[in-house]
Amino acid sequence: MKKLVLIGNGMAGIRTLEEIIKRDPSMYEITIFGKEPYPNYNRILLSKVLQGDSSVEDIVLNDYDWYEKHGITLRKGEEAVEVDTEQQIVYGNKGEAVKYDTLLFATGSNPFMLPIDGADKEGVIAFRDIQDCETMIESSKKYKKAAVIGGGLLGLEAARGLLNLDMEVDVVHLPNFLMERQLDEPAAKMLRQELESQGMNFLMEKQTVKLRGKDRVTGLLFKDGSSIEADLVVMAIGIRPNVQLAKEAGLEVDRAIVVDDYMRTSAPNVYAVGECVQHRDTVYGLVAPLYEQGKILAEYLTGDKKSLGKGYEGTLLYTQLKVSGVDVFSAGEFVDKPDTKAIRVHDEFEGIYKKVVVRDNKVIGSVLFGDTKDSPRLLDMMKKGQDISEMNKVAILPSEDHSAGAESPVVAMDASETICGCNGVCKGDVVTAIKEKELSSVGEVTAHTNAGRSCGGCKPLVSDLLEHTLGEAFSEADKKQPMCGCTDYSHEEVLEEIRSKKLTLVKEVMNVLEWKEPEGCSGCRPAINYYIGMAHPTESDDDMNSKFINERVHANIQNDGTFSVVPRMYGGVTNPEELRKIADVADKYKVKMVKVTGGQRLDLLGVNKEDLPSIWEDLGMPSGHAYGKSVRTVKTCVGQDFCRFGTQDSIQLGIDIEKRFQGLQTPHKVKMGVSACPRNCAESGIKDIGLVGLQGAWEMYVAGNGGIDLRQGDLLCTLETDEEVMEMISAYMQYYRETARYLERTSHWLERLGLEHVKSVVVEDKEQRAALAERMDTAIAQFNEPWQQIINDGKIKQDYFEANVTS
Ligand SMILES: Cc1cc2nc3c(=O)[nH]c(=O)nc-3n(C[C@H](O)[C@H](O)[C@H](O)COP(=O)(O)OP(=O)(O)OC[C@H]3O[C@@H](n4cnc5c(N)ncnc54)[C@H](O)[C@@H]3O)c2cc1C
Ligand SMILES: NC(=O)c1ccc[n+]([C@@H]2O[C@H](COP(=O)([O-])OP(=O)(O)OC[C@H]3O[C@@H](n4cnc5c(N)ncnc54)[C@H](O)[C@@H]3O)[C@@H](O)[C@H]2O)c1
Ligand code: SF4
Ligand code: FES
Repeated sequence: MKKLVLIGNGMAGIRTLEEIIKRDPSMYEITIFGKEPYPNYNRILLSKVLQGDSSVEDIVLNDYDWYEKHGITLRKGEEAVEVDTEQQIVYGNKGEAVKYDTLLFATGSNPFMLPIDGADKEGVIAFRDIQDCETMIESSKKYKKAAVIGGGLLGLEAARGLLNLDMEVDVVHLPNFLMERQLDEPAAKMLRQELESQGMNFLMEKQTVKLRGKDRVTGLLFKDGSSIEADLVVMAIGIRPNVQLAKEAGLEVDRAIVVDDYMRTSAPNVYAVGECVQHRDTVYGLVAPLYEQGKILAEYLTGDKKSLGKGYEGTLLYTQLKVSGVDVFSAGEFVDKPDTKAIRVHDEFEGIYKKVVVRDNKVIGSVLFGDTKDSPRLLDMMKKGQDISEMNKVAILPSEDHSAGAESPVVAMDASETICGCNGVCKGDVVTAIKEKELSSVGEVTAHTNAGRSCGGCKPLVSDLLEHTLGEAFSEADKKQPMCGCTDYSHEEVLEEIRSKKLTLVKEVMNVLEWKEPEGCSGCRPAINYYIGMAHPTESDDDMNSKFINERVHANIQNDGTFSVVPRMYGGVTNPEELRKIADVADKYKVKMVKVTGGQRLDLLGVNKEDLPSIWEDLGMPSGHAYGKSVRTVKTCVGQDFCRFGTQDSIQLGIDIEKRFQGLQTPHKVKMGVSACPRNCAESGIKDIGLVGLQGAWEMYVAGNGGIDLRQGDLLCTLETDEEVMEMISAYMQYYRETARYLERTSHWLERLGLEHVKSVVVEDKEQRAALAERMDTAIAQFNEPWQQIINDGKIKQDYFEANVTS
């Protein structure tokens, strides 16, 4: 097999690999150098993560299972630092040398940072990756005043996110109106008014000359002598192609890496795609052209080189701003010139502005504000170079029916009109997929056509098109959310089928329910496996191949590809013998760090995958399940034995609870705490289940969460004895196991079902409580200590711990 090396684990590079694999899955043995410590994620949706509409987990485009499935070696967190184009070798910063037959540069861009005094201070960042996003979220917890330099697309999306994080936001812009690269002055004015009404403050025509502060930034000084305070500064003033490595390798580089129409660089067998590329003098900064480049390159690499198809010819760009409540569209040449004429509509009552620029009877550009429904049609006219001399000019911008129930513009669209600009998908493609593959939800359309997989701006149109194509069937189909793109069945329906048809194997479920993807995906396989185990605890086996990587290897993968090991310490209590064993193991395996976790356990970080079974053997302790969708830790306070406020035995109760429920498979992780008085030293108020001692009884709090979605637990009931506590936890947790969707935390589950409903089942109905607790007994009886099992099973050891996959 030929060897392909990709430098850059980002959006353009991975899409190119997807296109290659789609055409010929066995053509290449693939290695990826990815500087960032993550799998490939949707950079575009960082704006949505910052705005609180998505989580980092939600924006992963290709999870680790995808790399494994395609035999791809991901050198995660590793930077390619040298390329020898003669010997065809790429060198990584960790000393690795990888030979290639085909090399692909997809190194993207770097954010441009103003080279001014103070730019290196703490609190001065760009907005380009997950790390930047997390820094902003963290900063907003401590600081209140943010300044964003740059009133372009990125700056405004960052500013909206910071407002959502409760910060005061000043946007500092150099020109006299916003988004001057995409908008004309009237549209920019309307945009500014709208954003001001949302709480943004603008400082226009301001040139920042210095960032003030000692170690951390405290303010900005402008050229005109004025200044503002800020304890977080985000620079969003454009990007520069990341070309240093290509330059050093001797490739022809101008503003970016120069490529021809087949994405070939100046060196043999070396190709480039993405923001690092210059094609016919143009460098792009949006995904649509990058995905087109990837497709062309995949066709070239997998096709017949003697009869080359049409190469890449460039892309007509359009942009939309991802800020809720603001509809903006801009494409092509929108600035008036002596040889252009424009059609304009400006409705100040409705807050709508539309401008279409025409040259030689052809639409060459457009700006729309407040109503962007005409955008697909205008884009189509621009792409086709349609002659409009015969058209009534007013018909180019027809007045819209804004009433509720008005027909969607998708109905009048031609089949060739683009529905999803990011992924180049037209109406005809979507309609064909809906009909031929019997799709019934937006998620399924995305899975089959890519429409909606990037910025997500086209999803309303896709939804309208589904409704229009399916008619009556759509509303029925849309009521339920399919588990994933592999099936039309919802989580609840899959579970119901597993129960009623007594299905006990993942493959069987997929066969019986006629899965559209025979192998399923990383979304449905773990969910089905969980439902089977929960519904038929005594008649089914855990299918390890249907679990996430952490659960397969019983350890947590870290950003450098090593693993962390957390032995179980019941109730957070340990002793000198255990500590000695842990210290010996840490020395023997050169563990990089031993860390006390938030759940009162010891975490051994930086362990190689192949060392895991021997570490567990040397430790001789049970697994702490720190990696699993299962009961994790029970944190305890010192309680009556040592604390002068404690009157109850929180430690013993915590140990008993942890011993009873250890390793229990749950829809998502479950954390618990036991505090012996309301001072709550074990943080019982923010645990999935928290107990607080009060006047000899235990108050039981449920559905607390100390993570991103901070939530205080609700008081479920008060219990007199430890036996009552055990029964109530059993019933409550079993009800969660039976009714929650896979990957639904207790906090979301309780909000969906309602506290009163859950109380009525587990607290008020004695019979139901007893029946749930009994089913919990059966589930608990199936527990096998996983580390011990692996130590005793040579085959598992070989299959899961000696395989040559770094992801
Ligand atoms: C917040 C935000 C919002 C955006 N919104 C939109 C939008 O709405 N619509 C749109 O079309 N576009 C949007 N974009 C732009 C879009 O994300 C980019 O155009 C796209 O990600 C570029 O893809 P790429 O693969 O060229 O680069 P990237 O996605 O940046 O990937 C390059 C990768 O290569 C890695 N790398 C670089 N050098 C090396 C090396 N030597 N060794 C190993 N790895 C290396 C980098 O760490 C990076 O992970 C947005 C960008 C941001 C930051
Ligand atoms: N919705 C989207 O399509 C979207 C969203 C975010 C990012 N992006 C892409 O990400 C990339 C980066 O976005 P961007 O907004 O940083 O780049 P940009 O080049 O589009 O805009 C930068 C803005 O900063 C202003 N500016 C430059 N120097 C300044 C200074 N010293 N002080 C104040 N203002 C200054 C410029 O006038 C310009 O308006 C672009 O390729 C963009 O297309 C796209
Ligand atoms: S929760 Fe109360 S009893 Fe427990 S350690 Fe804290 S103060 Fe002491
Ligand atoms: S237009 Fe961006 S995902 Fe469809």
